[in-house]
Amino acid sequence: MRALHGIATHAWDDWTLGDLLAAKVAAGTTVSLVVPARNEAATVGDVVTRVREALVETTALIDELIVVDSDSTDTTYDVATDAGATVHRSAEIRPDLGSHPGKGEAMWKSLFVTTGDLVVFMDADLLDWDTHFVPGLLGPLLLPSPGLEASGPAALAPRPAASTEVEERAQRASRDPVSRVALVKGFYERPGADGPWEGGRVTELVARPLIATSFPELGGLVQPLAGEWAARRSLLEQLWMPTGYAIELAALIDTVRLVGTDAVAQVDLGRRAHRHQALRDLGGMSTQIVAAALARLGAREVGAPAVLRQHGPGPGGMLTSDDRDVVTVERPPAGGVGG
Ligand SMILES: O=c1ccn([C@@H]2O[C@H](COP(=O)(O)OP(=O)(O)O[C@H]3O[C@H](CO)[C@@H](O)[C@H](O)[C@H]3O)[C@@H](O)[C@H]2O)c(=O)[nH]1
Ligand SMILES: O=C(O)[C@H](O)COP(=O)(O)O
Repeated sequence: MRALHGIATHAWDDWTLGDLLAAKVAAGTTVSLVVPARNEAATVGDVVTRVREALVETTALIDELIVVDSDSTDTTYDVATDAGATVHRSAEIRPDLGSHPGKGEAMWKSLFVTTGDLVVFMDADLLDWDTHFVPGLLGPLLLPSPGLEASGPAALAPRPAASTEVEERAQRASRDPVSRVALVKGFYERPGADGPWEGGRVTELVARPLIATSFPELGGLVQPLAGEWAARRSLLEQLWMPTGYAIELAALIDTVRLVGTDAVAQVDLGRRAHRHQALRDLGGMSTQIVAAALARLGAREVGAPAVLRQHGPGPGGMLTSDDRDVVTVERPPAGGVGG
């Protein structure tokens, strides 16, 4: 473990799968994996199948494998079901609470159909990835940071599972306020059109400038918008959740405000590639992220209407303008929602 500008930073192989399993069993911790998916029939089957085989059947690291179908109009629901996930339609979870479009909505709704003490989120559009993402993200939540151990990182070399030492560390991880990391972000090399680290247009052009100007305590996070992250349920149930794409940045800002920077860790997961959205669609994502940041700075009302006006060539080469209504609604902490 090292601190990168104040953020505890690990590599996915700082822990062995055996140690993580032993820690999970020793502390009686349960884990839910949640995959929000909108029109991901092409990739969600692969994501679910590989995770199920490696982390539900071969090793029992994951107790619940859930896909939340976010208003898909393709066969995402059937593909994910056939691959072995428990699939819920976002709009059908707690219908009494209504339904909004968006990834954050699917993630908020997932809290009502999962029970794990730890919740891992993973995108459904992954193209280049591996199942080590999940144990990597769970490491800092299941075991105290190696950097906080008197004996240092060498103590994490492979050893027989369920040793007394692992058991003690697992129990300490779930109690000890010093090592009680509550939210873990993944980071990775993100390929883009121009090279191995050139992906992440919204990250570089929106999230990082917001962090630089207004939330510098998050500056050590390598991929603040990563869709691969994990958190304690006890934290997630206290967070306001934007229904769209701002959920990642909002969760980071609010976690640091609620429990401090020490509660946030990040893990190097290697390399990850995903399906890229069109530039103008990323404008909608960016508007949601800016709106959530402004709300947290007290400069914008949550849910206030936002119209994104974009311009481009229309029929016959004439300039046309296109208005998008961008949803900036946020859901209240799930823990305070009765029923
Ligand atoms: O209305 C939606 C839109 C997307 N998704 C799913 O959310 C995941 C990520 O969506 P995607 O459109 O691929 O987002 P990216 O362009 O990859 O955006 C990145 O940046 C976003 C903003 O922080 C994060 O929310 C994403 O997880 C992160 O991958 C995928 O599984 C989608 O199917 C939904 O469930 N509902
Ligand atoms: O995280 C981001 O910045 C967005 O998902 C865009 O990523 P891309 O530029 O690699 O498509």
